[in-house]
Amino acid sequence: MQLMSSLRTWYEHGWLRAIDLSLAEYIYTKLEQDAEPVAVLAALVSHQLGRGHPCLELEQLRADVTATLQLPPEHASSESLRACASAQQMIAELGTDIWTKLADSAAVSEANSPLVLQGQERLYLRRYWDYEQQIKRDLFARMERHYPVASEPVASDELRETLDDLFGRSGSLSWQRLACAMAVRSGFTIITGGPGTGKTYTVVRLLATLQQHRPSAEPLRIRLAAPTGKAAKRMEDSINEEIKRLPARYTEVLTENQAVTLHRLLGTRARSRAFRHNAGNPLLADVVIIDEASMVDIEMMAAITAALPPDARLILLGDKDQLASVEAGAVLGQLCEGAENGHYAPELATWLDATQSEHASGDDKPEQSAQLPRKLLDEQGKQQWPYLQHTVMLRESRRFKAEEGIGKLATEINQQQTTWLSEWLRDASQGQVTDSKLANIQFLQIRKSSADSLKKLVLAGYQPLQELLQAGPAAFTDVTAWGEALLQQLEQFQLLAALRRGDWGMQRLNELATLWLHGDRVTSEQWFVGRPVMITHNDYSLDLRNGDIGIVVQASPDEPPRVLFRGHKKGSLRWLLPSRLTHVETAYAMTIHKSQGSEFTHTVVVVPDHDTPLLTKELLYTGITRAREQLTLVCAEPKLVLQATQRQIERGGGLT
Ligand SMILES: Nc1ncnc2c1ncn2[C@@H]1O[C@H](COP(=O)(O)OP(=O)(O)OP(=O)(O)O)[C@@H](O)[C@H]1O
Repeated sequence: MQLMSSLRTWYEHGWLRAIDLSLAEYIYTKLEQDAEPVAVLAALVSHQLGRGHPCLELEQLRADVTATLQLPPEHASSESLRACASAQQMIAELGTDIWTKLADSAAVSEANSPLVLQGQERLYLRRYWDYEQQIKRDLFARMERHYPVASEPVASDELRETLDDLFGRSGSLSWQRLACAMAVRSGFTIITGGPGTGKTYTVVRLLATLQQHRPSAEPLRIRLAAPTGKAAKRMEDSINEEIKRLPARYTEVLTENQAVTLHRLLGTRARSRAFRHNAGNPLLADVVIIDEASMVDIEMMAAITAALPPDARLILLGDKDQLASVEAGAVLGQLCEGAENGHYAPELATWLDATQSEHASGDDKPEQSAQLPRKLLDEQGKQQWPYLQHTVMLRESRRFKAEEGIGKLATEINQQQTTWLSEWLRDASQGQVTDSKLANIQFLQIRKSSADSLKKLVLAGYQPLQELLQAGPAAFTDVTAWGEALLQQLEQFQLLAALRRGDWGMQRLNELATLWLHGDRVTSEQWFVGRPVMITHNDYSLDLRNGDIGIVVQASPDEPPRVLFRGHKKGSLRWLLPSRLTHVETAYAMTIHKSQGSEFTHTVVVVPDHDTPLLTKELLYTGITRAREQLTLVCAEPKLVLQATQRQIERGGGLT
């Protein structure tokens, strides 16, 4: 077999991207020895990157070629299956001694070679290897950095008093308080937890603690950021709301803060991947908090860590169980690996225990029940689980009760427990769920995505929006109040599609919703009044971000339609002419990926009618946890929900 020609056939049939083949061609022309097999491996590393993996995991590849590479692709035509060599044939053709040859190849062994081989385990493109090394170096340095307030082996009385003040004196274990105490000790902290577990509540109290115990008279410079504009806005609102609830003496030291996107924090440069802030021009900050950190990819995390001054604290907030970014890497997921089991080193546990409330009797030891459960301690914790010494997983949702509706469904899917799930799917599909605790979750089984019952659901869900549009500004005190009501209504009901394309995908659902709501006089791609839209690329000239949501409105018949968005200042609105917007799509339905960082009162998650490797428990969990009050799961076959629940995303990488 001619390896390079087989690779070209793969590209011609859409099995590889142009960039994967170009890299292989480049390496092929440069190498004098073993050019073909090494070029094939380079193409595969690049192919994996396109699928979100920062490297090619060699053990996995040797164990299961098809599953590792997901080749042939899902929709491969029978013609391409005939024309293309299988992935197994290709790997077999590389020869059994390829791994030794690879280690000696100029493509991996020379300084600045395009590939990096880590042991016999992982093959990287150098750029991604560098990102990983940068992140590890930086986080380890930050984790080792202790601050004046925590320089003593046991917590100071002042710290315990502040925590008592902010969290209340209690004889029982508070994970939130623990997270706060842990974060005081070092320059890097992760606070992870599902929706409503109090990440914001905790981080606000952490900021108050840090301000209270800051080493100098100057207030700490705090920067808040999130991957998307929407997530930044939510973060800003909820942090500032929570600050107002603090006792007055803390609001004196902790004032309101603005949150920005990560791109804005680091400062984008036109036509460049590099940012204005970097190791040579670090951010002016003492504390940087990043929300929705599960969406941060490896390249962005490397840029963040590079741009932080060495003595700044980095605090990541997010739900480790949510989908990772579409770009390569699952940074938060990997750093939090094992967090359920704590793995805290005994000396850390002793310190943390000492920060809990004193015994009510005045004994200066914390109550037994306020101590970290001993089963979460690990003698080897510091060596084997270094990041977990800086990670707290919040375990109790204040928004969803674990045994009720949305919370129950999300937990069962997240923990891949299919017994309860299959019973619920069976009963719900027959309309036989009697448990009132499950009233806020419904299952709608339909054979076709154009089914009448889905149409009824969509018409009812979007009716209040239609009514607001028809009522116009005359029904409100002014046009701004009308605009605000419209934008709030957009958060009330939302269709989320597991896939982008296909009969049950986002695009088709948008076509159907447009047809059902507006008839056939418009199509989902036109600028019709009432069209909800999502920005799909950052537009720096208009200051709009990927993921921003707006709606086409017409305030009066003699004015042209405008697209209404939220402004950056609190309570402000923007009314833009549609012709100024270049990258938008209709947003009656959006993909679950795009919905990350948002919440909707009633969320409808639509699962496709066939199984696909893209259908995973992370995808379902992320979609379901977008629902604030009500969730409808729509699917042709309950068994597809069970299959998705059993499938977990495995992203490689050597961060841990
Ligand atoms: N210990 C607590 N005592 C009282 N109220 C709390 C406590 N922890 C959280 N809350 C409240 O519970 C609600 C959810 O908390 P919060 O918004 O901090 O959660 P979150 O994890 O940040 O949620 P999200 O999923 O939106 O990111 C808020 O109203 C918050 O004030």
